[in-house]
Amino acid sequence: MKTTDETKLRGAATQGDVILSARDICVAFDGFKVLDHLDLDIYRGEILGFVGGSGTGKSVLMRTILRLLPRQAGDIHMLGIDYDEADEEERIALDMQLGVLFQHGALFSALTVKENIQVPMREYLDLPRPLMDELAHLKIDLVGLAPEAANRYPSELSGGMIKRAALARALALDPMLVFLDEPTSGLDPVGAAEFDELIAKLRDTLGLTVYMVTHDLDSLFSVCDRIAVLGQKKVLVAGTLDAILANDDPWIQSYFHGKRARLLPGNGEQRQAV
Ligand SMILES: Nc1ncnc2c1ncn2[C@@H]1O[C@H](COP(=O)(O)OP(=O)(O)OP(=O)(O)O)[C@@H](O)[C@H]1O
Repeated sequence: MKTTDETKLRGAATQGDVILSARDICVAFDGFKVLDHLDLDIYRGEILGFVGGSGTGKSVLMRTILRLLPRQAGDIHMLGIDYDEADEEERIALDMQLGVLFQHGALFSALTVKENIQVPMREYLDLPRPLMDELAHLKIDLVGLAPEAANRYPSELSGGMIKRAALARALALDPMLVFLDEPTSGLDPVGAAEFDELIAKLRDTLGLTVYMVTHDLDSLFSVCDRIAVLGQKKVLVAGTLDAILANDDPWIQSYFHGKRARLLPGNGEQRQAV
């Protein structure tokens, strides 16, 4: 059941294109700075691919935005609301607009797929059991899992099914914004391409905004509207694939113009080489 506040929040989203903005974010562990005065905007309805070298802080930023990690400085506004200034009711309404798919799915192993999907429903909503069952089955269908998957435990699922079940759980409360941490890692190329297609379809049909941390060049070339690159503890550049390809930062050059990247459709270099 959507609360009045949630309806208000959805209204707020239509007033501007920035759904989430992070400014001057600083995060350090034992004095070691991981993020230093980082700025980032996420636009409504986009699929934003987030890349950066290993250990540069992609997961830390995602967890900071989700407020799972404390920050030393900086502001995070969602739908124009400063979370730190929000009252309890607003915080709950904002939290309900965020869905997360963690890197390895992070499903509860003792719960079935259906029960996993119902965890956020139980936490935030007060629904009768038959309705929760119906909603869970809808989500299972939405992510392309067979109805039988509902009563399976995570240990009985393939890697691709785990990702889909975790995505169904991320979508349990019909969020506006979903965070995906390396959603295609561990999937074979066919499974990864199918997952990318699913993300694009959900964005188109549900109007989702997607923030996707990824190392997968295929995903970056095929489904992302914008790409943000993390380096030197900041967002070095954020823009369209063409803008990123034209950037002369050495790491960006080697990442996007390396041997693997040249083989991908959509990369101008490959078209020249053929
Ligand atoms: N809870 C924590 N406590 C201390 N240090 C941490 C913590 N979480 C992350 N770090 C450190 O922050 C840095 C960035 O880590 P993070 O996991 O964000 O990198 P990443 O860019 O996601 O890397 P990868 O692509 O390899 O997953 C690393 O040096 C890591 O050791």
